[in-house]
Amino acid sequence: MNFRLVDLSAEEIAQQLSVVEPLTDSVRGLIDAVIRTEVDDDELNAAREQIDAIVARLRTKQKPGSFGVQFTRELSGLSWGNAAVGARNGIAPPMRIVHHEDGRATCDVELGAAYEGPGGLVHGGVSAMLIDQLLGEAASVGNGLPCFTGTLTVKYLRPTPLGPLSMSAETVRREGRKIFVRGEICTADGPTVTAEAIMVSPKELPSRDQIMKLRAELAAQDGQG
Ligand SMILES: CCCCCCCCCCCC(=O)SCCNC(=O)CCNC(=O)[C@H](O)C(C)(C)COP(=O)(O)OP(=O)(O)OC[C@H]1O[C@@H](n2cnc3c(N)ncnc32)[C@H](O)[C@@H]1OP(=O)(O)O
Repeated sequence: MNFRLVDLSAEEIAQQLSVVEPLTDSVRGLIDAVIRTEVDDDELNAAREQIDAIVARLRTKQKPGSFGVQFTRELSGLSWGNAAVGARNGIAPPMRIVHHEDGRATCDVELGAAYEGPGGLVHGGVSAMLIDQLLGEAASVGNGLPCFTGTLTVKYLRPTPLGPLSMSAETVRREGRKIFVRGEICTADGPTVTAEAIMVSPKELPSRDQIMKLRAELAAQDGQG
């Protein structure tokens, strides 16, 4: 797994996000507009030419491969390409605000036309992805290292409407590298989806000691500079 420390301060990250997040919101707006527009074919063709020009402009300088996951020396993970929460990913639902506390994670999200499965309802795979991410965050923060989903069980109690939703996840118990978590997706009328997962902190991840060693090496480089 690609694990990389980056030397960015909280201020530098905030600065980058202040540029990137509005851009990603604009991309989300574009996706929503393409789904819902009723303009004629000539307008659609003209829009496509403009979009192609913007894509070409962005591609003049870009990373090879995916964004990957980088960690700061404070051990914050920057997963800006992540399908569920990536700050640079316009197909990621806007679930940026995740609150963590004592092995719990909560998040509000508003899902629009891009997340539809049955008419007017959230796609079941999207629900599974969102709750998977939140369950992973509940497990990972308590553990101090990212966990992978080992087993995810999702129960769809009733249809989930597009619109505002609240989600929560909590740690139930820990057994070695396994963390048992459960969570739910709710509307104002109560839960629509419940889920349980076994999250596993993979053995090939660097240990906290190894991370601390890398962090000390970065600090030593600063001292020499
Ligand atoms: C702070 C930053 C925030 C960061 C926030 C991050 C949030 C991330 C949320 C999104 C998460 C994802 O989508 S992750 C992507 C989807 N998941 C994956 O691709 C995982 C693919 N599978 C794997 O990489 C691997 O199989 C692992 C990591 C799951 C396990 O491999 P391993 O590390 O070698 O584990 P291993 O030694 O075999 O087993 C250790 C223990 O776990 C159990 N175990 C092993 N596999 C499984 C399994 N699939 N389901 C249940 N339990 C399992 C074993 O029985 C054993 O229990 P015992 O004998 O000790 O009792």
